[in-house]
Amino acid sequence: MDTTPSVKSKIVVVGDSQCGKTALLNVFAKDSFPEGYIPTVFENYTADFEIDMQRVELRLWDTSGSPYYDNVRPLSYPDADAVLICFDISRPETLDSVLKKWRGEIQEFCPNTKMLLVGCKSDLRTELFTRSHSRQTPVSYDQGSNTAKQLSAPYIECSSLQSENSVRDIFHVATLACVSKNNKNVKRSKSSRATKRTARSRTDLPVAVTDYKQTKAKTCVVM
Ligand SMILES: Nc1nc2c(ncn2[C@@H]2O[C@H](COP(=O)(O)OP(=O)(O)OP(=O)(O)O)[C@@H](O)[C@H]2O)c(=O)[nH]1
Repeated sequence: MDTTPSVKSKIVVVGDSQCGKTALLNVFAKDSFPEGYIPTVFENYTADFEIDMQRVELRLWDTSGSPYYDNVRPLSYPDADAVLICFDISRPETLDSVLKKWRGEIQEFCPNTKMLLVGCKSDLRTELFTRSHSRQTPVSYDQGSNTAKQLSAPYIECSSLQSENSVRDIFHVATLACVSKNNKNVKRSKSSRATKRTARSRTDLPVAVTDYKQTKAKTCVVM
């Protein structure tokens, strides 16, 4: 397939420790859900995404959610085109951190970068899980969506464990955010395609994502 020359975009992934950042990136970039939990310090991934015949080379930066690395994490932010702020749907305190910690850090170190709010581990939002594993009520879709509104960011949920499509949707939206910043001429239409390698277009994106697709970003501003 003929494609126009590729553009490069950098996406930084942040969020509380163990909220699911590394699993998200592994499923997207390596097609595999990691066994066990290994704390991240820094890790880089690359992946290709194609939108409107334009190949986008994604450079994906995984960061540590640990406060221990609060002083070194900012090294990841320069030149970021988008930041994914992740939280764990089964742990409401990780959503609290989005406004208490992550919004401020991003506004301090890359104030003109687009943000997306990502609810991870949506498979854990089940009555069965809540009853048997946790006394906490999982974060609802509306709670996530309301926090996203306070960030002026799109809200998307995924389960890296159970749904590769949901993970692909995250990077579909993130890539659109990067492309709209870097190339105002690239527009999505009903017939346009967005792919990760050979992945296909998704027509069942959540409402919040659909709303976002209609947003025309003129500059790299906090959405
Ligand atoms: N049920 C479920 N578990 C998940 C999912 N994603 C990640 N996990 C688990 O959550 C734990 C933490 O996942 P990581 O992806 O390593 O978390 P992280 O945010 O990168 O953590 P830090 O490196 O400490 O910042 C691991 O035990 C994963 O197996 C998911 O979608 N569903």
